[in-house]
Amino acid sequence: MTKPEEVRRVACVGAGVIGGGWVAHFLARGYDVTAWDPAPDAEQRLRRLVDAAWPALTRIGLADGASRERLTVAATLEEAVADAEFVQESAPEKLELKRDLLTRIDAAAPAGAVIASSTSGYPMTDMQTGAATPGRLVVGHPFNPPYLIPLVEVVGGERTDADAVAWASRFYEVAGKSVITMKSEVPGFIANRLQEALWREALHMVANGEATVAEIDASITEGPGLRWAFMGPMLTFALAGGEGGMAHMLDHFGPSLKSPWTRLEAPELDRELYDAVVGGCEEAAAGRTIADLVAERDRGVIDVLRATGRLPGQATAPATGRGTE
Ligand SMILES: NC(=O)C1=CN([C@@H]2O[C@H](COP(=O)(O)OP(=O)(O)OC[C@H]3O[C@@H](n4cnc5c(N)ncnc54)[C@H](O)[C@@H]3O)[C@@H](O)[C@H]2O)C=CC1
Ligand SMILES: C[N+](C)(C)CC(=O)CC(=O)[O-]
Repeated sequence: MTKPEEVRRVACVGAGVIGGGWVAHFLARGYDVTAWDPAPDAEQRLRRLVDAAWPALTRIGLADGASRERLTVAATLEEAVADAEFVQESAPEKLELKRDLLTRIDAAAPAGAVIASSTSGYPMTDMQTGAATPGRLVVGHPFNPPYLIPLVEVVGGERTDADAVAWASRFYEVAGKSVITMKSEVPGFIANRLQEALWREALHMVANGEATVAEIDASITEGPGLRWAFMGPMLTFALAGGEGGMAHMLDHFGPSLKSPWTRLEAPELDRELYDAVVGGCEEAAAGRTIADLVAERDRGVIDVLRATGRLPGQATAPATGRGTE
């Protein structure tokens, strides 16, 4: 097995929003990247995505030797992974598809190469059932866009070797990511469970006419979102207790836990709710295209990373409480 620090060749299987984002990230960090995606227009889409991300990546600093010319698009899955030292799978979120694909990747990739899935929520235990060597399969859950958002959640399944989890965590760190290595599998991992709670509540509020799409977005961007860019919800709430910290916060607001402040069951995603959410987002975009919004988001993420000292090469920011070990 290649040491994480010595990896040069990465394969990306599935090259949509996330697979393409991973390709841009690995190219910017100086790796040779081979991608494969079965869609007929996949190569054009992928190169467009990488080209759109490149100015942002150049602005924050490319690794020595980084080049878009180090991208190869393979004609088959087997060719893509044939000499990979690490494989990142980012195919659609369908359990059967992932199971079959990971089985095929495992059969074709060099012995010992670690294979990670970008899944947003499936436990690896459920995806590794067909693989001949399931010990090297891990979840490496990124955040959109993977070329700017540092976090990757790493976790193995019941049949994953502990060494593969440790190897993947180290590899992502070397590749410039911020890693949380989870000790146990939980569907949705950590961040998506938290995001999903917010998302379900937001959908209920739209469905019930309690808040508009614009109000929900403003409630975060003008409110708690400003704090969350550098301080998580736990420490943020500790400050709500003043000098008494979290203990006073719990004594003071603990009883609210019994108040009807959340409905965690997902609402029915019927046509009316679907149209309200899609229509609300179109209104909020106010004529800006998805490409405009991607560029705006990328600028915003870079500004926040810079302002909080977390761009590559900047002094390390204060501890963010990363790691669950
Ligand atoms: N979109 C997001 O914000 C995030 C998505 N993810 C996860 O990343 C994975 C990919 O999601 P997206 O990139 O959003 O989807 P997407 O729909 O943008 O891209 C999926 C790509 O997979 C390709 N594909 C279809 N069948 C395939 C197969 N059998 N083998 C390989 N590729 C195949 C499609 O042609 C497409 O280009 C999913 O597991 C998703 O849960 C993870 C983090 C964030
Ligand atoms: C919407 N999503 C569940 C696919 C989001 C993620 O998995 C992570 C992210 O980028 O927020």
